[in-house]
This record gives sequence, structure tokens and C-alpha cells, in this order.
Amino acid sequence: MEKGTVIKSTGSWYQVQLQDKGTVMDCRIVGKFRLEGQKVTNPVAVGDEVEVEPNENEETGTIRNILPRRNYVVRQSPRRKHDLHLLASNIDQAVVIVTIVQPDLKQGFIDRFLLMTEPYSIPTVIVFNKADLYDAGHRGVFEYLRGIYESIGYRALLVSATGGEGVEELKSLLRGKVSLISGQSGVGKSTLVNAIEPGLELRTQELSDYSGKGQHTTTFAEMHPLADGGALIDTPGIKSLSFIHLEPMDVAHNFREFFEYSENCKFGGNCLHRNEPGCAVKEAVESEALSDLRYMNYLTLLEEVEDQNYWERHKGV
Ligand SMILES: Nc1nc2c(ncn2[C@@H]2O[C@H](COP(=O)(O)OP(=O)(O)OP(=O)(O)O)[C@@H](O)[C@H]2O)c(=O)[nH]1
Ligand SMILES: [Zn+2]
Repeated sequence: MEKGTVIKSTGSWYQVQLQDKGTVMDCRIVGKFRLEGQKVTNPVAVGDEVEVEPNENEETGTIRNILPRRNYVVRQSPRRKHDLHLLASNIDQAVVIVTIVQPDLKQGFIDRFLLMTEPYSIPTVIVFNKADLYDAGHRGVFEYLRGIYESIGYRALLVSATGGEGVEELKSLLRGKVSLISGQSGVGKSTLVNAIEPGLELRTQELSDYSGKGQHTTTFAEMHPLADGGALIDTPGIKSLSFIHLEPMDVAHNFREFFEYSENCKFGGNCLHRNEPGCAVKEAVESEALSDLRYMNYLTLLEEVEDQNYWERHKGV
């Protein structure tokens, strides 16, 4: 057995960088794996520490064991809505790239992303790219959002991949850390990564193939080492994020700023902060101690998760 780190996954094959030799081996996995009792489309994630048994040819191998994960980021599979998809594991931080223009910032996207990274309290940096295109109004929107997110402990950064603004600061945030980097399509992720590490070829892509059942997208993630230390785990552009695997209470527990108020809710840890009498979270929103934008997005996500749970329970009845 040899130990290694998964640096790329393509669905059926995994590239494992071997700890001792430093070489990369193509590996397969046998058997079915589950995550917290739910099916996963990819049982092994980029970032996983694994034990590999080399095949007779010594060129390929079989993953026999996944070492315990320090953390992981999971989303609902874009292909099979009842399955989960592991984006990455054992990461130090997540970087979500957004832009206010070209394309317009999708309302609620940042909070959806944070709901994905919050279960393991993964530090998340929100990078606003294309600063060179922002007029005074756009800058105002950035300042407003930065105020909201930095007050609850997330870093917000203004950068321009093409103009250079903020790139050095982002570079120093990435140094020495394993960062998951993600964003909606077209926000400039490839351009930005190239500005950070010229020559780093992002080959991550969303491949579409056509089968009789319709259009399928396959997701690939890949870990790239950084010259200054650390690594980037690149993920394909995210179209949408939903949360079939969460319960309503999980949504409440992963809006981190609610915590210091929720202990004063009449129903304490069981409060969903909606119409419950004596809800301290709702009061804090009304008195503007908490952001009403975040609260509004919270209610949307809560309702979405409740609807899903409803249909799950009534399926086949
Ligand atoms: N003005 C301006 N344009 C940018 C900036 N960063 C990226 N772009 C442009 O935005 C477009 C999309 O950039 P990409 O780097 O391909 O975006 P991406 O996020 O990797 O997109 P996908 O490959 O679809 O995931 C390109 O035309 C870039 O030249 C920026 O900071 N300022
Ligand atoms: Zn409450």
C-alpha cells in the first residue's frame, strides 16, 4: 500500500499523487461508498488522502482506503438530484469569485455558496472580480456587500484580473494554503488564476455529452500546486446550487450570525426564525443588527429545503 493525495477526479479514474515517490498514478476504486447515508456520485474527492494498492503493471492502482477527512465541501449532484457530489476535501479555505457586472451578480448566490462551506466552518473569501468595469454605483454595491459579509467574519476582496487591482492581496491570501476556487461561469476565474500564477493551465471543464436520456454534464475538479506554496482546487463553473441533503434546521444553523441571537429565541435551538413568537433573530433583523439581505436569502433557502423535504416524504404516495 502506498499513501497519496487525490489531485484529479474524472468520474471513473482518479489521479493520485504518491507521497513517497511524488509521481502521479491513475487509480480506480471498487465498491460502493456512501456519505452520511446518502449516495454520492464521486466517492473519492480531490484533496482526499488515500491508500493505494498498485496493480501488477505498477502504473495504475486501486484505491483501497480513504483516510478520515478533516472537512469537505459537498453539493447536490448537478446530474442526479438525489445524489450528492463531493467538490473537495481537506481544504484550508474556499474562494468564491463573483462579479457585479458582466454578468450581473445573481441575487442569493453568495449565500448559497456560504451555505455549502459553512457546515465545516471553512473560511471563505468572497472575491469581486472585474473591478475595472465598476462605476460609482457598482462600487457602492461592493461596499454595501463587503460591510455585510465582513461584519460576520467572511473576507471580501475587490480585484481586477485584467487590470491588476487586488491581485497581489489575493495572491498573499492563497500562499501556503489549499484553496477551493469556484464561481459561476464567466466571472473570470481562469483569467484571475492566470494573473495569480501565470502559466497555470486550467483544464477544468464541464463536458457535455449527449445520451438518449438527454444532456448530461460531467464535473471535474483538479488540484494545482502554487509556486509560492499551497494549491488551488479548481472546480467547474457553478450554474446553480441546491441543497437536497439539508434539513430546515441545518439552514438555520449555518447562517453563522444567527447564533449569538438564537439562544435568546423563545424556542431556542429549535427556532427557525420565521414566525415564531419571541424570535430574537427576527428582532435583530428588524432593529438592523442583522442584515435583512442575508435574512431574506435565508428565508428563501429555508423554504426551498422545506419544499424538497415535503416532496421527498410524499414521493410514491
Ligand atoms: N474587464 C474585465 N474583464 C475580465 C476580467 N476578468 C475576466 N474578464 C473577462 O471575462 C470573460 C470570462 O473570463 P474567463 O476567465 O473565461 O471566465 P471563467 O470564470 O473562467 O469562465 P468559465 O470558463 O465559463 O468558467 C473573458 O472575456 C475575460 O477576458 C476583469 O477583471 N476585467
Ligand atoms: Zn428565532
